[in-house]
Amino acid sequence: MTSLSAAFTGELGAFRLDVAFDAPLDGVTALFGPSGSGKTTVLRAIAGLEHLKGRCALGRHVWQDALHFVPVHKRGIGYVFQEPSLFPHLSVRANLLYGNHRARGARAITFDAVVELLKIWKLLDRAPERLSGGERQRVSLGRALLSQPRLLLLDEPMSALDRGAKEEILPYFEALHTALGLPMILVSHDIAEVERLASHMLLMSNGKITASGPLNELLTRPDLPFHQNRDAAAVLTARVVGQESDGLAALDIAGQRLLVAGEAGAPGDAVRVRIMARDVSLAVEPPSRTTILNILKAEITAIEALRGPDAAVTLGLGNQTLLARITQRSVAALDLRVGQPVFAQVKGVALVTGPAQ
Ligand SMILES: Nc1ncnc2c1ncn2[C@@H]1O[C@H](COP(=O)(O)OP(=O)(O)OP(=O)(O)O)[C@@H](O)[C@H]1O
Repeated sequence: MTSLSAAFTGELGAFRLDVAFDAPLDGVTALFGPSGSGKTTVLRAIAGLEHLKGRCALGRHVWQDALHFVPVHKRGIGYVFQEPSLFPHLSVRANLLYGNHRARGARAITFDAVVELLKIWKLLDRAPERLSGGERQRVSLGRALLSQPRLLLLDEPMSALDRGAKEEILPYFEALHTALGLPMILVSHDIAEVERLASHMLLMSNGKITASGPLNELLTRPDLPFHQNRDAAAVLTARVVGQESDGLAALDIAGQRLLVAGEAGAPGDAVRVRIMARDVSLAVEPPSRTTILNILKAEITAIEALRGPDAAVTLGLGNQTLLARITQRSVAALDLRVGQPVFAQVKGVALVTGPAQ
C-alpha cells in the first residue's frame, strides 16, 4: 500500500513545528488536535503552500526533499478550506469546470459523476451567492474533485456550517472515499466527525504528532484521553451478513452477530459501526429475557476509575476493542477484573460509513 510520508520542521513566528509521519492512503486520515496545534500548517506544508524544511512524498511521487520542491500546482492536490472559495461571478457549473483538469491515467473523475455524487444537478445554473453554506461547500468539494487530485486535503470543511448543514453534508463526505477511492487527509477538532469519517488518525499537540495509528486503536488506547470522555466511542469493523425483513441489518463482528438499524449493503461488504461507551453495559452471566438485541461476548482488557463515580472499561472483541462506561460501584459489586470474560450489552449501534450511494 502506498502512503504519504512526510517530515517537516520549522518556525512560524513563535510557533515551532516538528513532525514526521506516514499516513496510509487506503482511507481517510484525520489530523486531530486542539486549535493552534499546527494542523493547518501541516496541511499547507503537504500542499506546498508552506515551504518548511523536510521531506514529503506521496507513494513514488517525491514532492519535497533536500533537492526538490515541487510547486503546489504540480502536486495533484485538491484542497477544500473551511470557508468555501468559489468565484462569485461564475455559475456553479462554470466554477466546477474551472477545476476540471484532464484526467490522469484511467482514474478519471467525471463531471457527471461529481454532480451525481454530490447531488448538485439542480444547482448548476445558480450563482454562488444563491447557495446555502452547505451547498457552497458541496460545490467547492466538487471543484476540488474535478481537478483530478491524487490526494484530497480537507481543512475543517464543516466547521463554518451550522449543525443542520453539517448533518446534511456529512453523508457526502462519507460517500466520497467509498465512491472514488481517493486518499484524503481531514483536519478536524471535532472527534465525532473524525469517528464518522476517518480510518486512521494523527494526533497533534503543540506542533508535534503525539500518536498515530488506526482510528479505533487510538480511540480506545488507555494512555490517550479519548476513552475517558463522556462521549467516548469505539468504531469497529464488521461484515454484512444480510438484511432482515424488519429493517435491521445483520452484521458479523469477530464471529458474533450484531444487528443495526438501516441498510448496511451487500452480504460480505465491510462496514464500520460506532458504539458509544455509555451505550454498553456489562453482565457476568448471559442475560436472558432482555430487550437488548446485541449481546457480545468479550474480555476485559483494562479498567480505569475516572474522576466521579464512573469507570472506563476496555473490552477485547476478537482483535478489535470496545469501550464500556459503567459505575465504579458496579465494578466492585460484580468484582470485575482484567482478563475476565463478560457479556457486553450494546444498547445503541450506528453505521458510520454506509455503502456508496
Ligand atoms: N505565517 C505565520 N506566522 C506566524 N505564526 C503563524 C503563521 N501561521 C501559523 N502560525 C501560528 O502557528 C500555530 C499553528 O497554527 P495552525 O493554523 O497550523 O493551527 P491549527 O491546529 O490548524 O489551528 P486551528 O484549529 O485553530 O485552525 C498558531 O499558533 C498560529 O498562530
